Amino acid sequence: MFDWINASLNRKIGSILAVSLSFLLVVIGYSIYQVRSINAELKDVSRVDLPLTSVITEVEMLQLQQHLSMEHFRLLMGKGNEEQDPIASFSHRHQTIVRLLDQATQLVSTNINNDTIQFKPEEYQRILDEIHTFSIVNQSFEQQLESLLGTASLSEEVWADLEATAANLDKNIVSILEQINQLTLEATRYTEEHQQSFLLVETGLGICAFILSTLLAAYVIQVMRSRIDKIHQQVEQLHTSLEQGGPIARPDNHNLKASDELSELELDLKKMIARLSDEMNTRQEFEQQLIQLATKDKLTNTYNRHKWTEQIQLLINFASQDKTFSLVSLDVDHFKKINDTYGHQVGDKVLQRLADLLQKNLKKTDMVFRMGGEEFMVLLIQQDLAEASAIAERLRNKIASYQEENLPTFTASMGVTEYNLGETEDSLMTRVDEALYQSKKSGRNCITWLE
Ligand SMILES: Nc1nc2c(ncn2[C@@H]2O[C@H](COP(=O)(O)OP(=O)(O)OP(=O)(O)O)[C@@H](O)[C@H]2O)c(=O)[nH]1
Repeated sequence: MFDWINASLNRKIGSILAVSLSFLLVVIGYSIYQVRSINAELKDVSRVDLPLTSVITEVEMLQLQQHLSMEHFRLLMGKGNEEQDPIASFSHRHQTIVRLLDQATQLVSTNINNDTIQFKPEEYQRILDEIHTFSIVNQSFEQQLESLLGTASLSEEVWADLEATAANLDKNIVSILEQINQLTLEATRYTEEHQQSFLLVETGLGICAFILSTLLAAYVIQVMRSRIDKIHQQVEQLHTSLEQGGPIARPDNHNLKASDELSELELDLKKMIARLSDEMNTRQEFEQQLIQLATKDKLTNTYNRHKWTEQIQLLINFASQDKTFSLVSLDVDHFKKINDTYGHQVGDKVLQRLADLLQKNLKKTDMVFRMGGEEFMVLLIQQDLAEASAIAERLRNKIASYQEENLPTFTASMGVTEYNLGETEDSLMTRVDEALYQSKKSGRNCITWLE
């Protein structure tokens, strides 16, 4: 079953056709068999029952004629016999009855011997036996009649005996006829029922074939649709990712085997998405590196002056009563002395530690910029002057108390101010520079805020 699910489209359609055709062949075979069997049953009726009925009816008619002749003969006996030759006439009818009975016997026994009677052959055998018995009794009756007809006068008793025997024979032939009729009726009814059940089975098989084919076709369509939907979703995802410029998830195509045309298409698509994903990732990494280079300071990993220019302009443009910000301008005290005393490399390390301290002690939304040399600027988003001053004081303390082996302690002076709505970048920068200058003037390692 699983093999079939993964098989190619051609194989799937081929197997559905094979199943439908096999089913059709079974239905045709079954129909042929049933039609032949119904045909044989109908032939039974036409080949045996109808001729037999006609022969026996003829015998019955002759019996009746025989009976009437007897009555006639009896009435006219001794009063001038009008019948030319009663013995010849009786004998002729007798011969005809014998011939007809032989014919009936021949008809039934031939069909029994040829095994051509489909419906209850044992019943026909019984009828054959009865015809045979009737024939023997009739034979002896005819012989008796023939011998008596030569006699001039017959007693009433003899006539009564003869009539009783004749009546008995009549009864027998009527019974045979009834049995044949009964058998014919049963055979016809059986054939009718057979026809009906055949039609019922045919209809059932037809419905089953239809349902089976429909279900199979619906199943294949459903499987195809869901797989096409999956491919469609992947294309949609790819499209969205490309439109948004976001990363493209690398599809997992390890378990996918190209077993049919659709899985081939899916595999190709996944390979293409994987390639695109790799290329996008490389591109994004490259872009990240470019952004890093363009916006970050290599030594301290803080934002550079270029980013500052961009960011301050953005904040000023979008500033409102609710969206204010503050600045902290920071300068390492006597940095030249550190460089001169411990060397340039230690100076660099001091700058790195200072940047780390700032970034670790600020919120993610706050931004640290290296403006050049040992000068830094901190952008405090959504902080007013009081809050910014408190933060600056906290930072100053952290810097002043920082200790590390093989690194001199260092301090920083800071100027703090808040952006006033409507003012230019220049006026803001002048104020924060002024605040820093005052801190330096006040003996360093301190903060000054200006409104
Ligand atoms: N190690 C190192 N030193 C730098 C770097 N950039 C600038 N400097 C040095 O930083 C020093 C700045 O010195 P000054 O402008 O005199 O300031 P200061 O010595 O800190 O004095 P005050 O600011 O008045 O306390 C100079 O000696 C520069 O050479 C750098 O990237 N690395």
